[in-house]
Amino acid sequence: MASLRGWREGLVSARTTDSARDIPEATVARLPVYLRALTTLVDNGTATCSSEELAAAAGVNSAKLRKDLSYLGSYGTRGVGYDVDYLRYQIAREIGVTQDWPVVIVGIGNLGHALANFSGFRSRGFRVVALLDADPTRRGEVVAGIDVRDFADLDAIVREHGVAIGVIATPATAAQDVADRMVEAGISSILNFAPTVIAVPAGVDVRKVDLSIELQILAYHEQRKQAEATA
Ligand SMILES: NC(=O)c1ccc[n+]([C@@H]2O[C@H](COP(=O)([O-])OP(=O)(O)OC[C@H]3O[C@@H](n4cnc5c(N)ncnc54)[C@H](O)[C@@H]3O)[C@@H](O)[C@H]2O)c1
Repeated sequence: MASLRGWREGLVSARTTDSARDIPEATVARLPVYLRALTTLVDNGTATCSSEELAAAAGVNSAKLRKDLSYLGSYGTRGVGYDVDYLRYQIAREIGVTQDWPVVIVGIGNLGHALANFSGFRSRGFRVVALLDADPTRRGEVVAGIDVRDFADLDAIVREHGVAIGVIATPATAAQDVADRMVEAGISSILNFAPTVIAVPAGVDVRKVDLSIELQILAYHEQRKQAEATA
């Protein structure tokens, strides 16, 4: 959990071949993007790639990519480039996804169903071990092969599976209570989809996902483009 906690402080401690270094948060945020690009290259049977090829696949510029990878002690080989499989392993290890992370999802409505059915979590090392909902009418429903259980079972599930990461997909009005119960149960990292700010004690990390904010940013730029076109 050390690297996840470090996100909160803006820096994480990196394992390097020579000495311990700090990785800037912006670099940490790009590591999963590199990991996804490298996974695609591995799947396509690519053994080595240049920084330019990897940068293009990840959608960043190559100088930034080389700088980012230097924090991991990865410099590639002149004339050959990066060993794709090894670099993927290095990044996965740095992020912490070479190990399996049991995850609980709370709130099994529209979004909770979609998240539970998303196969991309498992393939990236996140195993959904429980689906929890406060609504008794949802009990007994099976989503992606997992029973929907009572939210009251949270403590037992966290203990049983050693869950460190919880996902909130409840209405905003319930999110703070759900977060409090997660923290009490021992969860120390929360992915919050509810459109509200949740308060957590020190040592607990929260990442927020809000697609409507992304759409609003696009709307802002779209509005400017349209204004420029008609000016
Ligand atoms: N972040 C995003 O981009 C994004 C996208 C879509 C929806 N959302 C948000 O995700 C949340 C869920 O959306 P939805 O469409 O699935 O809603 P929904 O109403 O279909 O599902 C919400 C579920 O949460 C359960 N719930 C309510 N209170 C609870 C509690 N205290 N403990 C446990 N379960 C509880 C309900 O019984 C219900 O099953 C909303 O907050 C919505 O705004 C976010």
